[in-house]
Amino acid sequence: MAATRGLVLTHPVTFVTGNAKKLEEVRAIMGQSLPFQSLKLDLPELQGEPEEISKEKARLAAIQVNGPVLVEDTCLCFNSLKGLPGICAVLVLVNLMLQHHFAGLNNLLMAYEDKSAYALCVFSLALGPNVEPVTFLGKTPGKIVPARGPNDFGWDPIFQPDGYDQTYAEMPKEEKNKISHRFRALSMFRSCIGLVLSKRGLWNHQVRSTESLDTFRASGEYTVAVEFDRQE
Ligand SMILES: O=c1nc[nH]c2c1ncn2[C@H]1C[C@H](O)[C@@H](COP(=O)(O)OP(=O)(O)OP(=O)(O)O)O1
Ligand SMILES: [Mg+2]
Repeated sequence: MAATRGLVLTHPVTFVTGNAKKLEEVRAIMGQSLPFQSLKLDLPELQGEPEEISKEKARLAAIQVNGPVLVEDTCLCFNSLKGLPGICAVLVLVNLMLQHHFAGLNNLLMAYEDKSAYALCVFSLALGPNVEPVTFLGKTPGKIVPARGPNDFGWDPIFQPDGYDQTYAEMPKEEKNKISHRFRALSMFRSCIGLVLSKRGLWNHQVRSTESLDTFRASGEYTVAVEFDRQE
């Protein structure tokens, strides 16, 4: 049986989000490998590059929670708009035209030959207040199409990932969760977290077998990040 390695914390990680759909997907993707609780906090809307925004969000959340936090930000980025003056680097914030403004978005993009886009997901983990957060990105390339499929999660109906005939919204959940930006960011998280933390001297790992994991949790400790390879 493979050894399970984990970062041992005395408090469970709090995933700070106000978005129930996100939470549902993160739970489905992470399964038992990252026990966490969730909490909605009022955090300021920050400006800047995605990674910086995410780190700052994690810092603020860790202060409020006074413990380890995980935060996530997602955006849909349009390649055709990248170079436009006044539009800050990577992002046209879909937040602005979200949910019921797909027609407007399609109209905006009509002016452009290039309908290619990518979904970007950024996670940051802060182990506590005053601990520099670590960040992981996941990206799924695709294109913007007229809306198809159920309209229950953001821009899922208008994003069709490369290599698929269906939009995110049309796909079964399990399918989306195998290829999504969120899945990819969480895979990075799972496979790299130990290495990143050990490089920063934040690693207090213990090695346990998967069998003992439940006992381990029952003892009031919590692991982050199991099942990664740690390079010595
Ligand atoms: O996989 C996704 N598929 C489709 N739409 C998505 C996805 N993931 C986020 N979204 C939407 C929801 C939100 O309206 C917007 C910005 O997301 P974002 O700011 O990260 O989320 P949020 O403010 O709702 O929750 P949070 O409290 O975690 O910041 O993009
Ligand atoms: Mg947000």
